[in-house]
Amino acid sequence: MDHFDQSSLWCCREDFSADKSQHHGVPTVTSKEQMKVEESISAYYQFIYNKKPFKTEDLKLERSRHVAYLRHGLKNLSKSFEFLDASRPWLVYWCLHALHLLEESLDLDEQQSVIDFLARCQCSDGGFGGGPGQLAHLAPTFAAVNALVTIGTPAAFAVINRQSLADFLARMVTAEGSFRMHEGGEVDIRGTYCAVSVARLCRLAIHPLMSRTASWIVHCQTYEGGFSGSPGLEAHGGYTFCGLAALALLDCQHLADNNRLLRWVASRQMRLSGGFQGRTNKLVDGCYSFWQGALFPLLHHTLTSRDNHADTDSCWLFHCEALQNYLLVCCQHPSGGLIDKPGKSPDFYHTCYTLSGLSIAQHFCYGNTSKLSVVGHDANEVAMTHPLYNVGMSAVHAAKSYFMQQPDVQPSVFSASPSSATHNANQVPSRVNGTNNCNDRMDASADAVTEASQRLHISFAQAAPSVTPNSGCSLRQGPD
Ligand SMILES: CC(C)=CCC/C(C)=C/CC/C(C)=C/COP(=O)(O)OP(=O)(O)O
Ligand SMILES: [Zn+2]
Repeated sequence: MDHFDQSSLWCCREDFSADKSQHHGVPTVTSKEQMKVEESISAYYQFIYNKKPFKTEDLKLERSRHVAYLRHGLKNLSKSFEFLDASRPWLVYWCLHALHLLEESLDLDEQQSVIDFLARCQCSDGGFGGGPGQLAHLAPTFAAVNALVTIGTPAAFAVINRQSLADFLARMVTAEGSFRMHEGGEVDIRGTYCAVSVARLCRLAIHPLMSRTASWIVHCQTYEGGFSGSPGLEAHGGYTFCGLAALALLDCQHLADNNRLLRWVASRQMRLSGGFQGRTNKLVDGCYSFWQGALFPLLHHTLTSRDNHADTDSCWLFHCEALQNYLLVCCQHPSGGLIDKPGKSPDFYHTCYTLSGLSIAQHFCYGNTSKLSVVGHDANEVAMTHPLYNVGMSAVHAAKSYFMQQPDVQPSVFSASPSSATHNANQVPSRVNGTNNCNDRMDASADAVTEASQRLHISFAQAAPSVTPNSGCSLRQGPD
């Protein structure tokens, strides 16, 4: 397979050099930094492509080095990771998901020790803390659930106490529909995404809690088109992913201004490097390959179904080859692990999100069309990630099937229910347990995921809740 084409380089210049003429006027700290980064990236591209003769196979994902780096990380975290002591489920999730993308599995003993560790991070009154004995927090809760789902065995799923998790989410929701990160903690769109994601993945019937959530998220969309951490702040790729993915999971993506968002995110792919920046006038960074890149599958679905035209193109609306070039040429550390940009050290966060972005760029799946576009060596292909959860597509399917067999779970007390004061499970509207609720729509989607994991041929969009323009969306009936 010869997917490499030098003309697909984003810079499209034969000498791959940084273009100083782009930086007009008095240099600022930011423009000087930008120039420096462009120079180092140009040097990397020149080194690779000026090798004579250049062969496509020369562009290699150094799989075994990355696997060794991740395996080592999973077992022994060096002193430099002490500052992440309150984020240990994150470290586990980043390593496990990256290994999954590299198609590397853990043996039974390794799986068991991860399961035991995450079980010790779970709090008796629900949710997971950043380590054993720590306060429950939505971010490590999201990471722990994703890590357990990535392991994907009944023993791993059984660790998640769904009842206490639902109770924890009920305690974190605010009257306006957003979520606090922890008891007495800050409110932002990350917490909201983490809450919606774990609720959907574990099939918790907590929709009444979320009746105002979509409209709160929509208030985070800025004039630029991206989303900010909370209303009135600056649009950023990380927050934009949280906002759009949460809306999609709530079946309410049509409430966003998707056209403005598409314009914003398409403009975040950098002309010379091919990678993404997180926000306007900032530097390229490998981790945005996922945070920005995963927005395209979500937008593809909404925009094409809205316009109701046949989907004839078989690529996402960004330059997937240019992104792969950036990741393969500039983001692989020679001693294993992936990085933000040339000159940086590897870490597990960047290794996870660069590989996740690589997965999005390689796998186009929409409707009945699927296309694999692997830049460089054939063996560079990584597994397909689910762009809503960032867990392997097959793992999402297995989790849905497992949790579908489990009894329905709803919070014991809707303590902060936005629609009324305190009420108990008996007063939950009947649609929660009825046949026409959001989880049922997800069930239908889970069937699509089944096929996906078997054929790797399916649109993730079919795996997501239906997002047709005027489809019945119970969550749309918010207070606004
Ligand atoms: C699910 C979950 C917890 C998601 C997290 C999403 C995420 C990555 C948010 C980013 C937050 C942010 C404003 C970073 C800016 O950092 P910076 O100023 O160092 O970087 P920049 O210059 O690239 O903007
Ligand atoms: Zn980064």
